[in-house]
Amino acid sequence: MILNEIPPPLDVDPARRIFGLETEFGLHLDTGAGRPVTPEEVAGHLFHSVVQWGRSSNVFLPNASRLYIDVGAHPEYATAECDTLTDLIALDKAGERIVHDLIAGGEERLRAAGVDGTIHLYKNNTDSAGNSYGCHENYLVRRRADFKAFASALLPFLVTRQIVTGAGTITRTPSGAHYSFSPRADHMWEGMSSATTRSRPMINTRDEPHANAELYRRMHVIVGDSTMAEPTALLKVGSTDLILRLMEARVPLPELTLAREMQAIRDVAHDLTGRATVELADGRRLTAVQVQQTYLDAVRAHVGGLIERTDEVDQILDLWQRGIDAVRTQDFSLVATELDWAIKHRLVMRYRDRLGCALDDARLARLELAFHDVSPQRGLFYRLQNQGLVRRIVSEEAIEAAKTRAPQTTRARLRGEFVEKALASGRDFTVDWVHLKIAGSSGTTVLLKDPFRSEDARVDALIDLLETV
Ligand SMILES: Nc1ncnc2c1ncn2[C@@H]1O[C@H](COP(=O)(O)OP(=O)(O)OP(=O)(O)O)[C@@H](O)[C@H]1O
Ligand SMILES: [Mg+2]
Repeated sequence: MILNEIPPPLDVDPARRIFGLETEFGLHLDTGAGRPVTPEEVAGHLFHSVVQWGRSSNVFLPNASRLYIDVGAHPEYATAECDTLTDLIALDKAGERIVHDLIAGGEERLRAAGVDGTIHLYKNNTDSAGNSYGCHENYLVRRRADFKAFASALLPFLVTRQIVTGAGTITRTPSGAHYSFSPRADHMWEGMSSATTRSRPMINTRDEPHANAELYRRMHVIVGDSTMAEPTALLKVGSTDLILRLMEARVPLPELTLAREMQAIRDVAHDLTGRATVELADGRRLTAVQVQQTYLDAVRAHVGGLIERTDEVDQILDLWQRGIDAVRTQDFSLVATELDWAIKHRLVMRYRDRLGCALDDARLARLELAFHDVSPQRGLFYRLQNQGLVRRIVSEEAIEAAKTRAPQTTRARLRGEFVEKALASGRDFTVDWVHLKIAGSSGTTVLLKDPFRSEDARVDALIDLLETV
């Protein structure tokens, strides 16, 4: 199929990739007696200030990221395009603070509407009613004729990576509760599909690259858990990127096709011992530990060659190995300051022992929820992090700066500058991932098809136009 293969553009290093993370937040209003309030009403009050300056509850921010209310009254924040993992983590963390900063105004509006309450935003994946919402990862890949086969080759990796990058959760069953690796695993229904809400695939194959469609595709991974700890995000996106690099270079990966992906993702999630096996299409049975170790070894074999060795790559490989070892040896302390499932496991088990209760105790459910509270003061995760009990990857300064500053090395820089200047000008404008437009006049739309390009004379001209009346 060589005729269908479109070569990568010459001016882009094949190791360079665009990443984006979308996070849906759980929204909850704590209120005493009073009139009932729908989640939609709470979300409306929360976004009041956004609508004031952005004239919509679906906006692009000066940091070039997108903020909107998704179906089910979930606030969603989608980071702008990043080409480094540290930019991505800082921008993702900035998003938590941006949504958290809306709370005070939202509560005030609610009080004015006769409702006294406290708004909580949770960076988690399930609510008490059993709904699941996601954290989606976006990876730019070079377009290829065999995209479906390419994407499905990633599934054994995605099914098993939860033993290192899962968020961990207390799972309640009719016969009691147990701790499992991933809250999201039980909510997946198929491997791949182009629909998100109806079918809940692990990879969404809708062909919407937000870029030059002749050259690129966007790999839209929707099976991951939302992560709190910065090293967990580094490992989640970093390990997936390394696997994609091998696949894009057509390095043959070990044959690990699963016989039944949906069975496997659940079995892996519910087995903290790491000893349960999954069946492969060729009839073999392997543990998730073995599958992940096979992938890690495959990556290692190319570090220093195809994969340039950097401090960051070393950090990813080291944490990946310790995560696998923690499950294999059952010594969770190996990663208890870095990986979400292990950080939360330690916290939950300590409280269980102190309270002398069973895992299904409602107090532990509240503890788990509080772990995901994005509030830097109230959130239990942040209390641990503030006490130095969680390793950091990015600085406080970088996160604070990312609230208002776009990544400078991708298309995001152009969007960020345009949004900032357009807001200052008071002119009507519209923006999406590939367009910048001054409303109401002709010839004032710029199409940005190359997400790697951070400089563009057309955007400078468009910004100049903002100043002219
Ligand atoms: N060319 C690209 N390659 C990879 N990621 C991209 C590219 N362009 C944009 N992104 C990222 O994709 C994400 C898109 O977020 P958005 O919430 O708009 O998702 P969507 O899948 O397009 O739509 P929706 O969530 O409404 O279904 C952002 O994080 C953004 O940074
Ligand atoms: Mg989205």
